[in-house]
Amino acid sequence: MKAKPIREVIAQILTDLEKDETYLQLALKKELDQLEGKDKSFANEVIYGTIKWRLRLDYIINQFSKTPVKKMKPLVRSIMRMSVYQLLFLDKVPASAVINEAVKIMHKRKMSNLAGFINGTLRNIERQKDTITYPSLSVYYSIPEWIIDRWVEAYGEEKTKLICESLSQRAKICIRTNTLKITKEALKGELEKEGIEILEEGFVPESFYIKTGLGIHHSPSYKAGLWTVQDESAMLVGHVLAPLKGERILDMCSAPGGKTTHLAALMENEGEVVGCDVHEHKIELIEKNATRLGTTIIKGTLQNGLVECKEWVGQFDKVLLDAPCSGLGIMKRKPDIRYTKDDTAIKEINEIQKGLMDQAVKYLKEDGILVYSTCTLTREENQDMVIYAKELGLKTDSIPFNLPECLKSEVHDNAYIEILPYLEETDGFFIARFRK
Ligand SMILES: C[S@@+](CC[C@H](N)C(=O)[O-])C[C@H]1O[C@@H](n2cnc3c(N)ncnc32)[C@H](O)[C@@H]1O
Repeated sequence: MKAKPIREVIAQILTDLEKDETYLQLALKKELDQLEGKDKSFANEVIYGTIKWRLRLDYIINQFSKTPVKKMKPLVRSIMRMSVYQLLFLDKVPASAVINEAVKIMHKRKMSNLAGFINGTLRNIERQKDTITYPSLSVYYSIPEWIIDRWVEAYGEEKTKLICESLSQRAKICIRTNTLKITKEALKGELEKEGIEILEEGFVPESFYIKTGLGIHHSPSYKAGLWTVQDESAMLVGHVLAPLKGERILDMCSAPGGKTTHLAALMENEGEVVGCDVHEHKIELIEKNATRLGTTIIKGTLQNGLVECKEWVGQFDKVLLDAPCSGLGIMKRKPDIRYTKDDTAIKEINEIQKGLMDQAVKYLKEDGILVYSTCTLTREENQDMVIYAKELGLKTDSIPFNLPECLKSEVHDNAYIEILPYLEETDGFFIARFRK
């Protein structure tokens, strides 16, 4: 059987995704895994790009089409969005190819009556795309108005633009050297042998950036557990907790274990890290990661962090609460996150964060250290949680890591840091350190 043209596959995936937005991360991985080579990276680029830029794309289409995007048939809507995305953002794809392929899909899907409409509208957009003006930051950056409003209130318009600009970039791939198995220099040598290009250093000692396409997870060095992919801001969390060899650590929201395995490496695999999660299937992910990275001190444990575990009261030297959050700082990686959250969702998630903090405090020994972190940029989930921790009797504690100059100015109270994504081109993160 002849394979479907790649753009038809993409249009169908986008149409299916619109029916069920929760589908993106898991299902997309499955769909993309069935494609190969160039098709796979093209599909990845167009699907992620079309989702990320949806607000801007819809605005443009509405300027040129008599039928508003909302009223279009789902498949037509997907074809229009993905085609406009290619016209605007993919320099290497000729506009004629984009438009002809869109028209072909219409004929193939027995919608020839709309082929002329698609052809005419796309040609008009192509001709006039450089003269389009945008009515707001929200449309320009394709980030919903409620998020922009919050950021303008918190940071002012200039910083908001920098945040949006940074979150609109492609995510860079940052590697954490697994120091349990290899040094950073030796790892670079291994990666070069595998044809993986090394880019710049990160500010976290074990980090550096690489240039590569999809499929790095199939490389021998990855399988051997010599490294893992982790954003530098996420690595910073481990350094702010600064676990010591032999300590007993609780990671309350551990899956899939990115930070848990980092903690174990910082402890040189001596001591104990209890890595919990509320979802049973995720415990397996923690254990799989721990096994691949060769650490033996992690105990994957099913535990709802909102429910007290009596045996743990007063038992831990340090607790990490890397809380579930609205995730607005990781839009680069998860472009759909901007459409799935709203103010109500933030209120609900904030209640969970407070409930988790209530329990976290109990598990600390006297004088123990708690680190609270999120990958978001909202006051309730970040700065207000510092106030909440203090109400629970915790004291702020200074960050034991030599930060780069541009981040030093973001440290408050000598104890918590808001990492705005443009400062070091990382994800947006919040990290606070407390002492009991
Ligand atoms: C931000 S993610 C953790 C990421 C992880 N620390 C890492 O670095 O790989 C938050 C995690 O909290 C978990 N979670 C959500 N509610 C929870 C609860 N009530 N108790 C424990 N874990 C919970 C989610 O399943 C999710 O895996």
